[in-house]
Amino acid sequence: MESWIVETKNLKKYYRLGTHTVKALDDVNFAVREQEFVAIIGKSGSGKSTLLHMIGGLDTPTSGEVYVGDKALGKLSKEQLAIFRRRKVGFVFQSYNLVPDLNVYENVVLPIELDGKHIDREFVDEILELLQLNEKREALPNTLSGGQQQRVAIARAIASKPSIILADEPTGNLDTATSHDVMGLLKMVARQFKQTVILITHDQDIAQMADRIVRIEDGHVVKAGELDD
Ligand SMILES: Nc1ncnc2c1ncn2[C@@H]1O[C@H](COP(=O)(O)OP(=O)(O)OP(=O)(O)O)[C@@H](O)[C@H]1O
Repeated sequence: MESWIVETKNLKKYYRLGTHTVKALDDVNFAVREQEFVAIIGKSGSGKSTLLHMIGGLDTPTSGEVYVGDKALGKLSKEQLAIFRRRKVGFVFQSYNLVPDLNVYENVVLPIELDGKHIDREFVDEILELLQLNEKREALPNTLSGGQQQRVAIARAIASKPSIILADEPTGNLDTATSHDVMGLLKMVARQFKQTVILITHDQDIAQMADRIVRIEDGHVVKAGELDD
């Protein structure tokens, strides 16, 4: 039997704009295997971010369900959903979202501290080493390059040992060479720590680095790689 870590069932997200309805997601059935690295591609406005937000429990569907591991997200209370987001999911965004007054190490451990959890220093050191940030532990974000800042954001996402990394255009602000470096490192650390990655990109070259490419058009999954049927 397949072991899915993420599965969406008849997922719909509709927005009402006056008399008009925007079908951001329209009956999406999509599944990701444990430890898979999936790229979601599609034009601007096709529904990529909406899908990622649903999977990460950042937004709720109009109808349908998202399953992550053994959890149906729609069945969780607000508090349970907040815990799910903190412990099971690592988010990486295009805009890094680092705290400017905190150095690299402090940024990386901040979510663990906010969660009141013990910091596994050895693990954090290992991540910083793998992401080639060891020499920058004391540096403030504004002294780092874009690629370095995004590696800090990846380190932060991984540090709380989530099972899934959700990345929304993580290389959107980076040049081509840096994008490839960052993607290579993300792939390597995800594999090392047995994490599943779902990544949005508009860049075909970046998408090619994934195990599987899923294409979204107008709220529909039109190509789900080998899972297409
Ligand atoms: N809060 C909202 N209210 C109304 N419409 C929305 C809202 N959020 C998204 N939409 C609409 O839903 C559709 C899908 O948006 P979404 O952000 O998921 O697309 P996307 O593929 O991620 O686009 P991009 O590549 O530009 O980020 C778009 O038509 C968008 O305008």
